[in-house]
Amino acid sequence: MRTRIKICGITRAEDARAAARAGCDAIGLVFYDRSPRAVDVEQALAVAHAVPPFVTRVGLFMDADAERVRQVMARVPLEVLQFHGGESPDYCEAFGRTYLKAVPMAGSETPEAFMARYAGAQGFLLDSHGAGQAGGTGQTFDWGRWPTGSPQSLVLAGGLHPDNVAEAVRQTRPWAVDVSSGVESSPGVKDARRMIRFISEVRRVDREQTPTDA
Ligand SMILES: O=C(O)c1ccccc1N[C@@H]1O[C@H](COP(=O)(O)O)[C@@H](O)[C@H]1O
Repeated sequence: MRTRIKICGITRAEDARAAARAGCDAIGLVFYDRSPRAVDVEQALAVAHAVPPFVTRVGLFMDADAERVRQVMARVPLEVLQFHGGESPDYCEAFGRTYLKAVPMAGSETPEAFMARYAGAQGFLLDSHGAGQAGGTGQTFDWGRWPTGSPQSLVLAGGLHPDNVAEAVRQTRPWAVDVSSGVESSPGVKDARRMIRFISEVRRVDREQTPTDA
């Protein structure tokens, strides 16, 4: 299977173009003011318009007012929403858009129990934060807690970088991986060479797992 790759926290059009050239499947725009990767609508429009067709644009929100999400959606072309806070299932579903719910892997609830509450989610992003804490910490969680055999589309996040992503994918076999700080030169500024290395490491593992014709 080809592991999908999302590069999150893009703040500059040139980084979006570099991420797409490197071969990512999706880019993430952070609409959370307290993040060092936060973008306003004008920045987000510049990034969103730099992305070529067939690369998905994901808007990340964390406990935002629903009205703020609607205002952003009205102006910025976003194919997918990502909710990273304590948003309820009803809140997430009210926007009528494909969405990912972040699962706090440092929370007290099992990932399986957490996900069971979000029946309308098209996917889940498992990150290393605790319940009520912000993600994007650059920390990994114990990949041994990965819910194997889950029918859901699961996205592995948290502390991934070019030197650990191959092992992470081997251990968890996720639908997708999501990276932010691990491919940066400074918060909010992506490093093209690190993005290329990250993606080629994922593809290397994909090839290991693809059966060849005898
Ligand atoms: O990126 C952020 O600043 C951020 C802020 C608040 C919530 C989530 C955030 N980012 C998400 O967290 C994952 C993991 O980040 P990292 O690779 O460990 O730096 C990232 O992929 C975003 O989806």
